[in-house]
Amino acid sequence: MAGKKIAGVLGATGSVGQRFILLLADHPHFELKVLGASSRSAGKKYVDAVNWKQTDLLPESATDIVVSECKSEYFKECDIVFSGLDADYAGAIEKEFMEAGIAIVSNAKNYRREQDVPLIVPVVNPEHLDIVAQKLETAKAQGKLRPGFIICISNCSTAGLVAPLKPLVEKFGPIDALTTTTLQAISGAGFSPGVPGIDILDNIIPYIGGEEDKMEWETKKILAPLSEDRTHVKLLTSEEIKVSAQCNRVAVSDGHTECISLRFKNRPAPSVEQVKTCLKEYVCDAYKLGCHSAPKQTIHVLEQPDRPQPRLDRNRDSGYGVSVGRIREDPLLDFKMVVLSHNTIIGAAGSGVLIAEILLARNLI
Ligand SMILES: NC(=O)C1=CN([C@@H]2O[C@H](COP(=O)(O)OP(=O)(O)OC[C@H]3O[C@@H](n4cnc5c(N)ncnc54)[C@H](OP(=O)(O)O)[C@@H]3O)[C@@H](O)[C@H]2O)C=CC1
Ligand SMILES: N[C@@H](CC(=O)OP(=O)(O)O)C(=O)O
Repeated sequence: MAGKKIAGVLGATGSVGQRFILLLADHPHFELKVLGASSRSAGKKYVDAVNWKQTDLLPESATDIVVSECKSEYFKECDIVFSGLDADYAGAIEKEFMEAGIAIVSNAKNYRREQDVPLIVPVVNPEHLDIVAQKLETAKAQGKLRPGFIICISNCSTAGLVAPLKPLVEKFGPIDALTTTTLQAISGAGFSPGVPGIDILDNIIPYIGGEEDKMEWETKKILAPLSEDRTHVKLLTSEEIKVSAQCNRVAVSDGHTECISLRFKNRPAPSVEQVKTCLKEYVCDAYKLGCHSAPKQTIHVLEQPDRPQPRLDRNRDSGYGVSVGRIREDPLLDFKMVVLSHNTIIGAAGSGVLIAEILLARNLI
């Protein structure tokens, strides 16, 4: 492969931004060069601007980078820009970057529902990146300059939910109903201001604004087929799949747990053993493509009766693997299971990096 691709990070000081720094610092294919955050941080060295909260030390390669304002003029040399921006500001900033011809992979929710914006969980629906390939081919055929584009990463809880659903749907046909109850880590709420200790210690908060609607809607886009002309996704309808989510914040640092029950459309439903085998055998396309960060084992099926647990299981396959345990029959629907995924790796920055690796493998950046 030729030299490394130049990467930038927007929102570099936040919960997701810090994870991007860790994942990109020694990456074999990307060189981290430009960092952006608010005007409060701009002009300072990264080490002075950031309130570093990761258990890994701040990588040396990032400490002296001077933080820029989030304007495309400072990111012109970037082949790819990752965004961990606060959603209140991501809309306008990412639009300006895209219009300046920059490729953006965003964690923010702002463009997830746009018809021509792929909403990607890289271990689930990388084929939706065909929308970007189609956009680039069309511009080339029309003799136009290479356009910028936005790719959205899903909501973190949605990523954990759809990971086991994908192989099950591929093997056993559509799932027509599912319920999920989440137990979400505090890092999911960001660092500024973050969840106050007095609210979460010795407590559970049974409300995360907007989260249930995002999970119920995004699942219908991620599991949907592409249009024949590869320009958009043909959303699943509520008749095709009913999704019901209840979201809770718990006193866990990283790792979202979800208790899921589901029903298949086709009868008879598969057996518990068939479900387990299907999940164990699933190999994601990113791994087949040889992507550096792709999990060797996409879904870890755990047999111990008290697993998965966030502290013990969130770092499987470096946080890119999803753990599934307690797979059993459900008296109301067909099956129930407990799923655990690392919310800032496979649920956020890690997915962003893996998407970029797929784009690179497909010559789209
Ligand atoms: N945490 C998670 O697990 C997940 C988060 N997301 C999404 O990712 C995004 C980032 O979330 P998170 O990292 O948790 O949030 P944080 O609050 O931790 O970080 C927000 C970042 O945005 C920057 N910022 C704030 N205001 C501005 C502004 N006016 N102009 C430019 N930059 C600004 C901050 O910079 P400064 O330090 O200078 O204020 C900081 O770098 C959000 O859209 C969130 O919804 C998605 C999936 C999972
Ligand atoms: N709301 C999620 C994180 C998040 O910011 O999600 P989204 O990108 O969909 O807004 C959580 O609290 O764990």
